[in-house]
Amino acid sequence: MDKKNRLHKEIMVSQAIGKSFNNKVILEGISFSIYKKEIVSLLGPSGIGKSTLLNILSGIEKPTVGKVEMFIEKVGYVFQDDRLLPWLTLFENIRLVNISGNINMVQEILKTVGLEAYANYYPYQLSGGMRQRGSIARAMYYAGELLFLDEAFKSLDEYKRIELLNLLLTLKESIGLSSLFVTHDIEEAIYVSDRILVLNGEPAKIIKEINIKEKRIEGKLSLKDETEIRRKILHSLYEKTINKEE
Ligand SMILES: Nc1ncnc2c1ncn2[C@@H]1O[C@H](COP(=O)(O)OP(=O)(O)OP(=O)(O)O)[C@@H](O)[C@H]1O
Repeated sequence: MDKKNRLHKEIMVSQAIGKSFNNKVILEGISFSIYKKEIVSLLGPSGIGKSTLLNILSGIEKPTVGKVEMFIEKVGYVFQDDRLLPWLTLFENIRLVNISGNINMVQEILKTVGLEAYANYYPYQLSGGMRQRGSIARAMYYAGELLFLDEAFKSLDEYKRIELLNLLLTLKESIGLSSLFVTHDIEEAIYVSDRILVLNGEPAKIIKEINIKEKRIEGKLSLKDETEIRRKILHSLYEKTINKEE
């Protein structure tokens, strides 16, 4: 497919990415695409290389081999902690990442994440969930088409996590936002994803791709499909001979 045609579909392509630290290969042959208006989860055990991969895809780190093709200008990054600057208001925190951007958009984005009434609040005046919504708003103001989220809701309670997962689903539908969602929580991945990529092995590879979108009816999975998806994930994560495909 030529570049022009791809522009309308893929917004990012990872081409055979590999990464070594101190001559030890951590990641090998990581190839996948992200399309407009989809949520992809990257699921894998702790320490496997998920954050390293996200850093490579976002340009923070360089791959040892392979390349990243980005068909959009910028990517927003939501970290585990909100990283809002305590001496700035929510509005100022968001404005800071894109000084030349349209200032009216800040208020618009705050409205999108349900924080329009809190623009002049300082981070300490907001709850953990609100601060994390603020950091999603900041990432969106920086780059409105694709967000990378690195275990971004890990420190929140179950209720707030679901609220934020629902926010990602709403933003996908309302503005076509795509997300690459790094997690080691199977339930979280099943709940929010159109596709799940399971990363495992030494070096880590994508050992399973599960397409969930086509199985959802009106956004919901049948119990049978959900059980089958969970089984496939567990199988990929715990199977000893990980190269053996089902
Ligand atoms: N700059 C670095 N130098 C050397 N080794 C590194 C560096 N960054 C990461 N590593 C190693 O690469 C491996 C993958 O780390 P990474 O943080 O990407 O894993 P992860 O899957 O995101 O883990 P977690 O789920 O615990 O956040 C680890 O063994 C880590 O020690």
